Formats: sequence, C-alpha cells, structure tokens
Amino acid sequence: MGSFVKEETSSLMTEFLEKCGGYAVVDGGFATELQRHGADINDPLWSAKCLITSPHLVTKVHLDYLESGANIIITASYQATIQGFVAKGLSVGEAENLLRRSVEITYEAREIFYNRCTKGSWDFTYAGKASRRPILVAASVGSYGAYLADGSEYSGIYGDSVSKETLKDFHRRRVQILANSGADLIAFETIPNKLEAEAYADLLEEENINIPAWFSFTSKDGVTVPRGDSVVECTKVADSCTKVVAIGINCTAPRYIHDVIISLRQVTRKPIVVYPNSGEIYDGLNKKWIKSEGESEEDFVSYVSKWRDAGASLFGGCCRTTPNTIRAIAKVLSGESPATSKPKFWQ
Ligand code: MET
Ligand SMILES: [Zn+2]
Repeated sequence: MGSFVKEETSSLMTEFLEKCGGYAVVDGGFATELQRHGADINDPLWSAKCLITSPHLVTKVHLDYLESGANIIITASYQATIQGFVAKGLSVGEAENLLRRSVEITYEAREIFYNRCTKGSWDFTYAGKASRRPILVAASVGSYGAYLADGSEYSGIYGDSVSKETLKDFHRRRVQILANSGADLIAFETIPNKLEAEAYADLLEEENINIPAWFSFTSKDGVTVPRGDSVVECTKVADSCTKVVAIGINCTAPRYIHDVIISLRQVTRKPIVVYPNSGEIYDGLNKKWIKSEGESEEDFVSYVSKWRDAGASLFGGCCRTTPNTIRAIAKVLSGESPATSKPKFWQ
C-alpha cells in the first residue's frame, strides 16, 4: 500500500472530528432498539435476523438515531456472519449479499435523512454550522463469541483450540466484504480478549483493508476485558495498527468509563470512542438484561462532559440505550461554549 493511502486512512477520523466541531455523536443500542420496536431477535443471528425478516425496521432505527443527532451510524452486521447465515440455510452468495445489504441500508438511511433535511421537513437539530451534518457509516463486526451466541461474547473464553489463525480465518471474508461495501470505516465492537484484537490487526494489515477501523473493547470492571487481559494491553495492540483511527470501550457500564478513558489516554494518542450500555447486566445464557442498582439514564448523560474532559472524542450508547440517550448526548456536546470547551486533537 502506498503512503498516500496510509495518510488518507489515518487522517479520516481527525478530519471528521474537526468537521463535527471536535466531538462526534455515535448512535445508540441497535439490537435492543429493534427489540423495543417489536422485533423478535432471540436467535443466533440476533439483530442480523432483521436484515432478512424486517429490513424496514433496520432503516427506521438508523433514521431514529440520525434524527437524534448521530454523526456515526453503525450497521446491523454485528452478528451477521457468513457462517451464521449459512447455518440458517442460505447460500454463501446470499450471505455475502446480506452483509453488503447491511451497509447499503445504512447509507440509504443517511440519504433519506439528508433529503428530509434539505426539504426542511425535519428540524435539523444539532447540525452545527454545517449545512449537512457530517455522518459516517461504520460497518459493525462483532466477535467470534457473538457468532457462537453461547455467552462467550461476554467471557472472551474460546478455549485452547481457538488460535489467532482460527479467528483470522473466521473473520477474513466478512471483513473483506464490509471493507468493499461502501462503508466509511469498520467498527470492531465489544472485543472480549486480546487475541481477537491481534487477529483483527493482522487482518487489517495482511488483507490490505482500504478503509480505517476502530477497535472497541468491553469490560466488566474498567480494568480488564472479560478474558482477563488488561484494557491497556489491548489498547496497545490497537494503537500499533496503522489502520486503527479510534480506540475505545462499548457495552460496558457507564460508571467504569471515566477511569478507562484515563488509562487509555496513557497509551494512545488516537481519538477515544466510548459508547457504554445502560448499566444493566446481560445474562448471555438466559438472554436477559438484569437491572443494576442506581444507574439511570440521567447519570449516564451527566457523565458525558466528564468523559470529554478526560479525553474522549466520540460518544454514544450501546445496549438498552435509545434515541433519547443519543439526543441528550448531542445536546450536552452542542451546549458547550467554545471558550469553556476546547476540542482536543491528539493525533
Ligand atoms: N452495535 C451493536 C448493537 O448496538 C453492539 C452490540 S454490543 C453486544 O446492537
Ligand atoms: Zn451492547
């Protein structure tokens, strides 16, 4: 790959953040939002099931997040894998088309949103000074554990028989397809162990993936990822990969985010992305969210300016957050006067 392409990749996020005024709004929980609208996603494909059964609902949820102020919308491909679709009886070709479709649906939603804004039928809230709000499409890649749908998504334990090569072979074709689908970046989400981060970093380099990526880890204590590797060690893997343009944490309780940002800031100058869940705890085996004491949506939103001050640049929500959460985040970020809030650029 020529150095020109490399530079383009590394500057994408910095330029985008500048266009957004220093900070960007990521969308909120996707699968749980489909569910809130009545989708039955109790299935090994989880949210990706809707790509087959109810694509109109996928479009609706993307539009709801755009209307709430999101600058980055994440595709419904989190649990969309060729292996998972084939297990449902689809051909490899059909599975690959569904992956492409997940991205098409997202940029179609962006076009619908822009057209509505142009026609003035919607209030263009939080658009800033730009006539068109900067919006990126991030193609979601969930972990191998998410595909297994056996709870290992939240333990990061795949067993000794699963090597880095196994993980690379598992993810390779999906990553290639998503990289050539028209998406602006790949969002590797909810990464539960260091091995999978290494596999992603290798794939990005070895396959000459021509769009940038973010790596977002998950944590149950703010210090380690579920498998037990430290978040800092995982961040170093992401930091040393030239294709990675942001690093962060998602689907983690809001109360841990501040300290994680502080730790990440010690080992990377890349922009930090945070999109915590609602603070409820997911019981992967029973596929249920369990309420946790004393963490409300108000707490979540009140943390946003602290996370910004600690050094994060991209803010959104994960499971069980809703367009309301995102609207509130957008409000916090747009309500800052330039005098009190200087955008931080670390690269
Ligand atoms: N982007 C995915 C979603 O919101 C992340 C899921 S985390 C288990 O559905
Ligand atoms: Zn989540």
